[in-house]
Amino acid sequence: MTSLTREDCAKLDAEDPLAGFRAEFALPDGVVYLDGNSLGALPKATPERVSRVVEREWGADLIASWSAAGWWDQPRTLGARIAPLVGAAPHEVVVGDSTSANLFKTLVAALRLNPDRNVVVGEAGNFPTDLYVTQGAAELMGAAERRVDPDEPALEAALASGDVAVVLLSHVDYRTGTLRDMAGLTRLAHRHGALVLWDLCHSVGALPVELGACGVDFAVGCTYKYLNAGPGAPSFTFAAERHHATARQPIAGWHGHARPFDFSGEYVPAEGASRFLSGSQSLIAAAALEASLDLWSRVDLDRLRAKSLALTDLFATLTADTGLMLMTPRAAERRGSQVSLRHPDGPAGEAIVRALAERGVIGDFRQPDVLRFGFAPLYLRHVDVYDAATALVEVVRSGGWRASRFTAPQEV
Ligand SMILES: Cc1ncc(COP(=O)(O)O)c(C=O)c1O
Ligand SMILES: Nc1c(O)cccc1C(=O)C[C@H](N)C(=O)O
Repeated sequence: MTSLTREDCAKLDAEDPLAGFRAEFALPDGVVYLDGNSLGALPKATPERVSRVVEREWGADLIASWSAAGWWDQPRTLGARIAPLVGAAPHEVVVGDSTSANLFKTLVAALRLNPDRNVVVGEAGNFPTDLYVTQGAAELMGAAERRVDPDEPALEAALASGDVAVVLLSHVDYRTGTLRDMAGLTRLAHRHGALVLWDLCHSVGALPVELGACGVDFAVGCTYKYLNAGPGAPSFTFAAERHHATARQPIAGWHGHARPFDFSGEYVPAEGASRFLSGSQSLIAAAALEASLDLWSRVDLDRLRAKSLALTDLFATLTADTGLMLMTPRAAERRGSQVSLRHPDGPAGEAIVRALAERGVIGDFRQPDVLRFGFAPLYLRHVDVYDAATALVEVVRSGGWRASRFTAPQEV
């Protein structure tokens, strides 16, 4: 894309088929929010939905709400509503617990499904929780852990040993924004007899995901980033139908039991992805997810992807002369919905992010040297991207960030 003027951006916004969604979010005045890849913005409909659950379903109807308000089935109901966003069948997705907990459950289930093999392959630079959970699950299962770069040659070399039970990969790299070839890498792992677990935290709600078409075995994703379900919102688990009869997860609890109200002493796993449930979920948190999924059910994912690519391309183009190194691939098929820029002097990069925040442009900094900007296509306009890029160029050129260098470090 050649550089656009602010007027060009305003024209693009006027023609944007997703433009109407912005009004459905509560966004503070004077802020360009480029951190929706960490915590998504609040849909305006959410507070009313949450208070309905609190005041009416809980406050007035009490215990009856487990059946009358659909509380018991909420993990399946919400899973079925997430399914179209990730290319899954409704009974292949359940909602509940955290991403970390679900990574653990699915990793152990995958190891148990491949009992003649005892290695878990992960990505060297994956998000820390993925690495820690892998360590924990491997240790518990008596398996070994190997970390590689998630490119095809490195992965193929690791798989060639023939002892890999499961590979855990992130669909979009949280640091660089690189989008992985889900179909190709899944095929590669399967060719070598390994199962594949994908972390969708940075792709669900950012682009169309095709778990079924790619032949994926398991996937886990969070709902508080691009899906806007609020801080600590429940995660979701995808289990391919072909594994439903045999998958056994390690936190077998009564919500994953086939007949929980038999109160039997023997565990019999439920059908479908429900066997990945454990215990009771927060129905108040589920209400916030329900409200955001109402909004998401009206989103055309191809349009979302087209706008995301246009926004990230625009930002990368407008900031190309800052001297910051672009870490995110320019090729559309390798790019998620973020732009990451590297500053050779990490603390300087952190100070630039802080100086931008003082000007109302919220991005984040990831150690050791990454300036990270996420683009949520539902509430960002082209003019926002233009303004944010202009602010970044000014901050870098004027050296205005130096004043922010010695303030307290940003924690999130
Ligand atoms: C790739 C990835 N996996 C997992 C998580 C988080 O896991 P949890 O929701 O359990 O905190 C994050 C972000 O926090 C993430 O970026
Ligand atoms: N989940 C988070 C949290 O509980 C506190 C602070 C930040 C987060 C994040 O989501 C970080 C995010 N996954 C990242 O990519 O950096």
